[in-house]
Amino acid sequence: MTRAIDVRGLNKSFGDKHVVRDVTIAVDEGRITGFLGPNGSGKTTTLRLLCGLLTPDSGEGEVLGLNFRTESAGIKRQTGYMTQRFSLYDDMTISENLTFVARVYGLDDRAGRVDRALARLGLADRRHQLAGALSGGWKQRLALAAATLHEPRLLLLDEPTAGVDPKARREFWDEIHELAAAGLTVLVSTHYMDEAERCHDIGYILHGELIARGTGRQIVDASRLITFNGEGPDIDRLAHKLSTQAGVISASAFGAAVHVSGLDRAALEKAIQPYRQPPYRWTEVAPSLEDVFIQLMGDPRNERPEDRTEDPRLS
Ligand SMILES: Nc1ncnc2c1ncn2[C@@H]1O[C@H](COP(=O)(O)OP(=O)(O)OP(=O)(O)O)[C@@H](O)[C@H]1O
Repeated sequence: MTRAIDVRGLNKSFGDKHVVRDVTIAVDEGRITGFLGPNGSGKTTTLRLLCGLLTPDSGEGEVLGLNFRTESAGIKRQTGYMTQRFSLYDDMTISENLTFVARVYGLDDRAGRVDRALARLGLADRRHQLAGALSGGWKQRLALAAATLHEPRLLLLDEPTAGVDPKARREFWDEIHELAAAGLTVLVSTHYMDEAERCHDIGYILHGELIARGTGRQIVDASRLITFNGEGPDIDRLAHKLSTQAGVISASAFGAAVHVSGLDRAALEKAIQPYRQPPYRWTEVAPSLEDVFIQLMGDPRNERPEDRTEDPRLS
């Protein structure tokens, strides 16, 4: 399979803030890769560095077969970028917005491109509606149509469905999968776990470092996290009590159940031991991606590098 992205040792600072640290990443063509991580961890900056919108302080490699430092103009021409905020014109119709984008980018066959984009994204019937009158889900579809009008090979989506309802999110993701099936490589940042699960691969970024990479299953397996699911009365209070016990990394209520996770099986079993008898019921379950991300965030080995007293990875 051809690599769409193969970049090593990527670094970026803003003033004295080191926001992307030694990121090395390879992505095969046609894959959907999700970037997850807390607010401010460096997801947007990494996306922008990869497509040449920002200049890295260091790093080397290729994006779409081009040198990502010296040939960024060529990369940008073949990249679609959808920013966090809807950035089209509210007082223009859907088709006027798309025609405008086609004109700004000097695209050929403008009418044909706009028609194809409208048809592909199910926007044809609404082409004369003002963009400002669209619901959040339709606005995101329009933004996606605009970002793909020039038929890019690489698509960067920065939290594309923030605030969009679940049905519209699902349809948006169906479209992303269709684009990927046609060969487009997609990098997407998100905070939604259901979206993470729809990505082929995931990268988890914390304090600018890419600390976990692989399929969802690979990341869960590599975490070695152990999770118990408990059901019974007064779950919220139980979750709170368990969260203070030694060896418990997280204990959270999900409806009528509590999810208790940790890395030390003996400590975890000791914590839940007082609640082992009926009416409580416990089963060991596979950790969710969310359980794993919470563990990664709280792991002292993943502290902000400047806060580390010594490098625990060496011990
Ligand atoms: N142009 C800039 N100048 C200075 N600091 C910046 C700039 N862009 C980003 N930062 C800082 O870099 C850090 C990483 O920001 P970035 O937007 O990449 O994070 P993120 O993971 O995408 O966050 P979010 O999930 O909130 O979108 C933050 O501390 C942010 O304030």
